Amino acid sequence: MRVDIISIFPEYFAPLDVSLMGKARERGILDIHLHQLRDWTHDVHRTVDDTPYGGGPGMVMKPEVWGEAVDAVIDGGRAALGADALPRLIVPTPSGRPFTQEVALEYAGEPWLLFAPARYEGIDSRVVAEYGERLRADEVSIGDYVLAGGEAAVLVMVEAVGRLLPGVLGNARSVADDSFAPGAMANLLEGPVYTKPPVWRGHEVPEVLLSGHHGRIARWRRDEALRRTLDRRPELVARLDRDGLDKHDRRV
Ligand SMILES: Nc1cc(-c2ccc3ccn(Cc4ccccn4)c3c2)[nH]n1
Repeated sequence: MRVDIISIFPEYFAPLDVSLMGKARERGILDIHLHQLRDWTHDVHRTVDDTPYGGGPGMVMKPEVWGEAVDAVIDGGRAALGADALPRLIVPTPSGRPFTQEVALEYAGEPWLLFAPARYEGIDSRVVAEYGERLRADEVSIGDYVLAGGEAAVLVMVEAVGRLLPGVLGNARSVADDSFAPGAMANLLEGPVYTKPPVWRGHEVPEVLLSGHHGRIARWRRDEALRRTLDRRPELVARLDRDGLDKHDRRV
């Protein structure tokens, strides 16, 4: 998968050089290209923002600069992926559609993602309108809180998508077991996890996990996941009622 990121803070993405994403890049599973938005300005101050039409606080990012940057990055990607290739344009914003595991799975199936993290009060809305005419352009929110810009959201999305790519997670870890992944654990939060020692500061590991009885362990884990989900995210259990409770679940 090719990923292009255009930002006035490309250094924000240094974390993508380390750990799982760094290894995925070294192994050629993920091909990330960073671009400095200001490289597409033409004034001495390398200006990327201006005052909002209609007044109001803050500044809005200029459409001309973003348009030149996105056009150039598309041309660059096409040199590698083919003359007709087009990216999925993803613009993080508090007003976007929710970024969920389902959306992450959708993006993981794409050959090319182009992220446009903004600053200030966002990007002139005509930019998404312009590109939405010829490619899939999504305005996406990673949660109901307001960040200072889109870069942190891009880090979150690249990690959530990148870990789904074949070969990124070791064999020991299957994305099928993820919370929110389709299937048996869909819409259930992860339950508690333990490792050695069996007793730590007087806290014991639940006996069932030391029993070696795989059936009982699986049932205990699902019960604990259901208990935690009921306690912390009851609205997810409503979905389970429709899609995923089995005959033993009612006991929790
Ligand atoms: N889930 C999300 C996404 C964001 C996000 C994404 C991009 C930008 C560019 C600027 N801001 C600050 C901003 C935007 C609008 C109103 C007030 N502040 C952003 C915030 N916050 N929370």
